[in-house]
Amino acid sequence: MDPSIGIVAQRGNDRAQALAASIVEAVGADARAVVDEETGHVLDRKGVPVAAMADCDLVVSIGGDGTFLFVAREAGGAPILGVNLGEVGFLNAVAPDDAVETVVSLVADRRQGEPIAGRTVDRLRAEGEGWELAPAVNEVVVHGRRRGHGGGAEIEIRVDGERYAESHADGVLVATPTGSTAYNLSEGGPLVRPSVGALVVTQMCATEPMPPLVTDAESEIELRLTGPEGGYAISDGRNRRRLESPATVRVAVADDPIVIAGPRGNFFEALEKLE
Ligand SMILES: NC(=O)c1ccc[n+]([C@@H]2O[C@H](COP(=O)([O-])OP(=O)(O)OC[C@H]3O[C@@H](n4cnc5c(N)ncnc54)[C@H](O)[C@@H]3O)[C@@H](O)[C@H]2O)c1
Ligand SMILES: Nc1ncnc2c1ncn2[C@@H]1O[C@H](COP(=O)(O)OP(=O)(O)OP(=O)(O)O)[C@@H](O)[C@H]1O
Repeated sequence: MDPSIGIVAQRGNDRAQALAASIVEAVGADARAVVDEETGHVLDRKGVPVAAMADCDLVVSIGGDGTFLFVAREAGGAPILGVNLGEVGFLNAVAPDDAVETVVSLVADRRQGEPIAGRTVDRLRAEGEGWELAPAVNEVVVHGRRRGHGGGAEIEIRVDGERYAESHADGVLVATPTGSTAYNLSEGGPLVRPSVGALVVTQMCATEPMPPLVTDAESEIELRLTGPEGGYAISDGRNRRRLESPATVRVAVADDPIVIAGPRGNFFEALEKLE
C-alpha cells in the first residue's frame, strides 16, 4: 500500500503553506498526502484534523518548535519530521530548502518496505489524583500560581520515594534530554546529549536551592506542592492543570515515545542556534 503522509503548516505562515503545497506536488502519486484543516482551507484542498494523522507513516511539521510540539501532542503516534521555519528550530532538523528532497527520499524508502528513519525519544507522563497531562516532549513544570516576588509555592521533590529537595520556589521542572536545551537551560539546568537515557530535575528560583539533578530514565519523580495559592502543572508550555494545595504530581517516562524522523542533527552545532 502507498505510504500515508500528513503535512501540518504553521497557522498563518504563507511560506509554510507554500512548502506544504510543494511537498504534496513532489510526492505525487507515490504517497497518500493529507494536509491539516487550516492549511487545507488556504490551499483549497480538503484538510483533516491533525489528530487524524496519528496513524500516518510520517507527519511533516513545518514551522517552529511550537508547531512541532503541537504536532507531537496531537499525532505523536506517527514519526514526525520537523522543517524549520522558526527562530530556534531545535526540534526541526531539516532546513526548508532540503524539505522536499528529504520527504521524497523517506517516502521512497517506505515504499521499499523500510521503516521511516529517525530516532526514538522519551516523553514524560505527569499525573495527579484522577487526571493526567498530555505527554511532554520537553518538560513538565509544576509552579505556583504566579512567578516572581510574592508568588511561587513550597515544593518538595522526592525521587523514587527519597527526598532530594524542599524549598519555596517559583517552580520545579522535570525535563527529558530533548527538553534540556529549552526551559531547563534558561533555569540553569544542564545540557544532556540526546543519546543519554536520563531525566533532569531543576528548581526555578528556589530560596534554598539544590544543584540540578540528573537521574536515570526509570526514576519516579514526585512533586508535592503546598502553600496558600495552589499552582499549575504544565506539559510543554501548553497543556495545563490547575492544582489546589496540597497537591502531588507524579512524573515518569511515558509508555509512548515519539520518533523524530529524518537525519540526525549535530547536537553541538545546533546549540549555536540558542546563542
Ligand atoms: N524561559 C524559557 O526559556 C521558556 C519559557 C517558557 C517556555 N519555554 C519552552 O517553550 C516550550 C513551548 O514552546 P512554544 O513554542 O509553545 O512556546 P514559546 O514560543 O514561548 O517557545 C519558547 C522558546 O523555546 C524554544 N524551544 C522549544 N523547545 C525547545 C527545545 N527542545 N530546545 C531548544 N529550544 C526549544 C522555542 O524555539 C522558543 O524559542 C516549552 O516546552 C518550554 O521548554 C521556555
Ligand atoms: N496548522 C495548525 N493548525 C492548528 N493550530 C496550529 C497550526 N499551526 C500552529 N498552530 C498553533 O500554534 C502553536 C505553535 O505555533 P507558534 O506560533 O507558537 O510558533 P512556533 O512554531 O513556535 O514558531 P516560532 O519559532 O516562529 O515562534 C501550536 O501550539 C498550535 O496551537
